[in-house]
Amino acid sequence: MRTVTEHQQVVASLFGTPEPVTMPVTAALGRVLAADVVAPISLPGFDNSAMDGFAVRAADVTAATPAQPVHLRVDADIPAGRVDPPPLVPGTAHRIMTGAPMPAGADAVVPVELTTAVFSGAEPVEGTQVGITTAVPSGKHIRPAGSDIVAGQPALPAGTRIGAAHIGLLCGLGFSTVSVFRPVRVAVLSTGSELVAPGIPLQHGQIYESNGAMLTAAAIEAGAEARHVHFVPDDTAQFLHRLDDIATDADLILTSGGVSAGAFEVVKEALGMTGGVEFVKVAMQPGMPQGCGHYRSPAGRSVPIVTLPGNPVSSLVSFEVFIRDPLRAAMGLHLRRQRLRAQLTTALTSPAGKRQFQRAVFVRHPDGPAVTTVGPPASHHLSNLAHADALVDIPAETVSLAAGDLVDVVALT
Ligand SMILES: Nc1nc2c(c(=O)[nH]1)N[C@H]1C(S)=C(S)[C@@H](COP(=O)(O)OP(=O)(O)OC[C@H]3O[C@@H](n4cnc5c(N)ncnc54)[C@H](O)[C@@H]3O)O[C@H]1N2
Ligand code: MOO
Repeated sequence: MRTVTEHQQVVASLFGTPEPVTMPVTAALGRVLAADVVAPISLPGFDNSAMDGFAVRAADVTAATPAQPVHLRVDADIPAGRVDPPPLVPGTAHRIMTGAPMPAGADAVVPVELTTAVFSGAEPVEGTQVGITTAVPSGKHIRPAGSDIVAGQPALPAGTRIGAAHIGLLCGLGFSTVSVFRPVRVAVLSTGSELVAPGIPLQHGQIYESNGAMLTAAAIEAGAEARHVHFVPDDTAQFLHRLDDIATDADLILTSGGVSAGAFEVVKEALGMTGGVEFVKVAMQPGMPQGCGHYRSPAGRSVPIVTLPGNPVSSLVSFEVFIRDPLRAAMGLHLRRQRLRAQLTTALTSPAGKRQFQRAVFVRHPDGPAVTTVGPPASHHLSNLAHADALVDIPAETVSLAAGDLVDVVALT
């Protein structure tokens, strides 16, 4: 039997290196920057007002007090977006709004609350008088050009995973497109003659197809662009036909089911005939029967394929153990699940010679991180899987553990 580490290496070798691609900034959420981004313009791009009020020369209003306001003639109105603010003549004021460009000659803004003015609407203000009731120092309430970032400065380093604020900055700098690592297109295909799509009544002996949607969600959650393909029954012709279709545009194919030792192992049979895929037993529980390699499409594309076992827990745990990290690395995403040492709250046993990944939940404990296992190590217990937020990683040589023992844990959240 192959060890988990050996099979991890084989699966990882199926993935290529991250490929840069240009995409709209608005579509780049979650992607990783492929190159450093340098600011093409400064932000702010021009000196502008931080307040709704009046642009003045600070020297003109040094004597202003609430009891004795300094009265200035208002010469112009500068709303945000005005591109031709007229210069300020000494001894006058311009009405100005937040974000509007400062007029030449003005060196401060007096907020409307510190004046006798009340802003009510669109009536013209040019030629009216405003009383300034508080002195302001030079520079007050001005947002200088380049105070956020200066043109030519580094804005974001390559490797940044793009979040909402990064999209804000890129748009603010005027980028409509950005160079990021291309999302890997994953296609997920389940097999099994017992499968029925959720929403359709079941007959005795049938089950709802859950692995396809679950693995698709896992791939999307890992950062890929995944599509859930409608399952096929245990029929090699139908399976290969669907694979040919998928292989036209997928970068990675994941299948579930049909890889163990039964009489109708469609995946193993079909891919055994085409070659390029090896089927092995990995010394782990769950997830012992595994397959991986390349599928050669009729159009000549060679598409990496990983064939996961059909038991739902085996399927998702196999994704976690073998696929998640190399899939993410192929998109420049290197942050892995957090691994930590935690105390077991209950005793457990583990099969000799198999590395076990036991579902568990984190619990509060006065001595630090602690985990309680959820249900027995049964590969069909979807509900226990859904309640788990951790996997206890038990070495192959460990056969029993006592309450209070420290174990390696992978945090799933
Ligand atoms: N004689 C042996 N039998 C089995 C072995 C073995 O070594 N010798 N291995 C067992 C282990 S371990 C696993 S894991 C399973 C893997 O089986 P397959 O990958 O061939 O999967 P299937 O037989 O098709 O299905 C197994 C199980 O999972 C259910 N299933 C399958 N697909 C889905 C799906 N898309 N959604 C929900 N559930 C699914 C299926 O109904 C079966 O109950 O083999 C053991 N047997
Ligand atoms: O090794 Mo299988 O994946 O448990 O049930």
